[in-house]
Amino acid sequence: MPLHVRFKAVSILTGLALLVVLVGPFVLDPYTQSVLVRAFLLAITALTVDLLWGTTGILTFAQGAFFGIGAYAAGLMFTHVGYTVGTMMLALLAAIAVSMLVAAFVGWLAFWQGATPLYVAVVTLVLPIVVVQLIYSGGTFTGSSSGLVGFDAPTLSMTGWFWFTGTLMVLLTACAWVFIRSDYGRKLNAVRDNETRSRYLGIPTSNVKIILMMFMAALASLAGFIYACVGTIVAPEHADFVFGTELVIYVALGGRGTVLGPVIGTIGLEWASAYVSSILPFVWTIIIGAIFVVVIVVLPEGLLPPIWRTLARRLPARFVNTAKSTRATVFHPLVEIGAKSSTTSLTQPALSLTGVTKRYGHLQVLDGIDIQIMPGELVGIVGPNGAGKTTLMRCISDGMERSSGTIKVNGKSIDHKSPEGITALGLGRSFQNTSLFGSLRVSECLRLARYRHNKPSKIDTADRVGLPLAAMEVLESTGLQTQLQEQVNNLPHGMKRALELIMVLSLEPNVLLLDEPTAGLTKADRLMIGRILTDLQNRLGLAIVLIEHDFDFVKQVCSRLVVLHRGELILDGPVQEVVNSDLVQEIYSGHVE
Ligand SMILES: Nc1ncnc2c1ncn2[C@@H]1O[C@H](COP(=O)(O)OP(=O)(O)OP(=O)(O)O)[C@@H](O)[C@H]1O
Repeated sequence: MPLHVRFKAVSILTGLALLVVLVGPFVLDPYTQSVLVRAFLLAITALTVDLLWGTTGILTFAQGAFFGIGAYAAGLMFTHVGYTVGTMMLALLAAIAVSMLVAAFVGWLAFWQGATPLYVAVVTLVLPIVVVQLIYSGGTFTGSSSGLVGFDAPTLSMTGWFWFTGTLMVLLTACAWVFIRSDYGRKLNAVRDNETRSRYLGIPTSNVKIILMMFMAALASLAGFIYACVGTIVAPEHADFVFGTELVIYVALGGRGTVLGPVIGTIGLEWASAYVSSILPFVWTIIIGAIFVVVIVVLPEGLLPPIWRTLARRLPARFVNTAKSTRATVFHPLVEIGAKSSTTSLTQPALSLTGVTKRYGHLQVLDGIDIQIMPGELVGIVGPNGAGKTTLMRCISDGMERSSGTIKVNGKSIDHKSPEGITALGLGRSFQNTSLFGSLRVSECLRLARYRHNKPSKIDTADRVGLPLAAMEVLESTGLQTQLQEQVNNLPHGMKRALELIMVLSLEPNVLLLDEPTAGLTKADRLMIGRILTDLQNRLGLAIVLIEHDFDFVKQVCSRLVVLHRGELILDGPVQEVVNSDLVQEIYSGHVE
């Protein structure tokens, strides 16, 4: 299979970087080599912070602690058991296993559903404090505050370590560069940009973050292990939160989410620090702090992105285009599977609500709602502002939302399932306020929407993706087809709403919940959406629930209307009957108590 242009670019850059590592020892003195060996290992650790924070949005101070766990695994084994190849392998395995287990526990604590990013940062800040306290209380076993020194370790000249650590760093950086540009990398960006939408696309975001945290912990631990082997010294500072914070600063200065920025930034700052900190021991820390504050205020993206943009203006266009190139994805129509052609029973309700209530403290927002919706029904939920319509949507799509009552999707109870669990039952939902991934391109959003059907590659992007006919139709008729490379943030409001609808349709749901899908759309677009919805209802037998304030649209597309008022279901029947009822007229004119 021919290599994609991106792989060619990364191969050339990796080859050049490896050449620099190879010739380094011939032009650098031993002291500089030893400074750079440390810098390479810290750059690997900074890379893990970048993948967690820059790519996935998990601000973590724990990577220093995992580095420390790796370093202490080597120090403890070689001090108390001695060094052989066997003990080294055992210590390395223990370092990686312990780090991954601790990361899984920290992730489990940090990523329970609903946890805020601040809570996550605090949890990761606690880990280094606990690890350092354990080291202090370990007495002669851990060396307490003095650490462990002078143990036997693999013998390699400084030049050997330079080649080994430099090669490892270059290869890991290249892998990370390819990884964050793959479809899996886009999935991590999606979790960073909009976790809620990701979950409603069926992505188990907590698991994704915990697994990433475990692998990043293993890498940081490996770097710490090698660090202890090189210097034959380990100390509490190699695990503390100051070190963890320094790594976050290096990543912020270099340019988070760029991979190269944090690596180059860490090497540069470590190198400068080795020379300047001995001349200006305390002032240097202040200088780093001041640079950090200035960069955060003036260049919030970090140093690499503006430097790259300046360079890009001077470099040949061909080179810049190659570096920026993304493979265009071809979207093609799929044969659709709807309720009419699947095994889903047409005689049992697609969506069934029995006695659903929702309370916020003493405020009763939904009160004993009973609704049965059959396959092929298009039901409008109407009611004045604050009637409880959106709350009802939330209760149907998230098992943790309702206070009591039973909800079944395609005959299966949602119990206390997460949104991703309910998506797997066949439910798709759009939001009142458009919910998308601002930093991604349209084509990337569409590939993500097929997450449940096409598992994302960790090294490449899909070049052909099938979309259901209805999704293709909206894509083509809104003109989004011609804007596949556009960043979502740059799309006009109507296009964003259309994109969200396409993403929900791409899930191939049997039950579709749409919260004001035509808000802000032109009349032509509203007509088109109406036509597509009635088509999905009639041709594929989808059960569609629609919240709408636009009565003309409701009359045009719905087969049945449900009226909510102050959390109670007060009318449920054919559209004309409900629209013409005196009660509805009175509710909307505000004359009903
Ligand atoms: N998180 C919350 N905490 C407390 N009260 C809430 C919360 N969310 C909604 N409510 C209240 O629940 C009631 C129903 O709100 P909801 O958003 O479901 O109404 P709605 O019918 O969708 O209104 P609109 O048409 O304006 O969107 C309102 O009184 C609202 O203030």
